[in-house]
Amino acid sequence: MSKNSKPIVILNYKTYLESSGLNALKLSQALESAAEESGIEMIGAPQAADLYRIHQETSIPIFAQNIDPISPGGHTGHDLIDTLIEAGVSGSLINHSEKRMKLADIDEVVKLTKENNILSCVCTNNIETSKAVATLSPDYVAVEPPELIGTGIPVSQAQPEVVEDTVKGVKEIDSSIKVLCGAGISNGDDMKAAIDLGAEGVLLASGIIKAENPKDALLELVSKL
Ligand SMILES: O=C(CO)COP(=O)(O)O
Repeated sequence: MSKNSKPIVILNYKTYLESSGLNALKLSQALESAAEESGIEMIGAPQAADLYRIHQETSIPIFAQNIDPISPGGHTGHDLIDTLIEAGVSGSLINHSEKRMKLADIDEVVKLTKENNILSCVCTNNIETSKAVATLSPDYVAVEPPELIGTGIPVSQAQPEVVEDTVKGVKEIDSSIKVLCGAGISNGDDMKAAIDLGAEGVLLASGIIKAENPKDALLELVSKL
């Protein structure tokens, strides 16, 4: 692994009530202590409205869930990179399956992140789109088959070839890109399977957000590495 030898965990808060508003802060505190106790880097990706408070009240790295390909001015309802950075983000998800973008817009946003020195994690739905976005050289490509998202059926066990071939295809194009996988990942066996297939971390949501005790669930997630 090139930039960091330890696997990472990115927790996408999406728009679950359990990870919104005050609950987003509590989840971030759980993420913070699980990261401290395990020594594994854990990044939170809360909704835009929760970023500033989490940045003020915790020390976890935070990513935005989206950046729009815009410059300051008349773009009502959009996510402007400058504001997100001021709110405390050190990176962003881009092109999540629940917030898909055109390839030209992904290109523009990856360039914006580079110009602003923040990290880019481009999400993809399969091996082919993973290779397409690898040509843009983001920091991370996170492959997540949409049909498994939110199902609890882990990509690393149900579709191991997607993880393995994404790693292979992306690295052939740009070996410095880190490949993550996600969809249905919820426990230590799922994460270990992902790492054994060559992934350098996981992107996950419901398995942790809906857990009775998210901190315990995070510690179990990384317990088999
Ligand atoms: O979309 C995902 C993370 O970005 C995966 O969601 P789940 O972990 O809920 O399947």
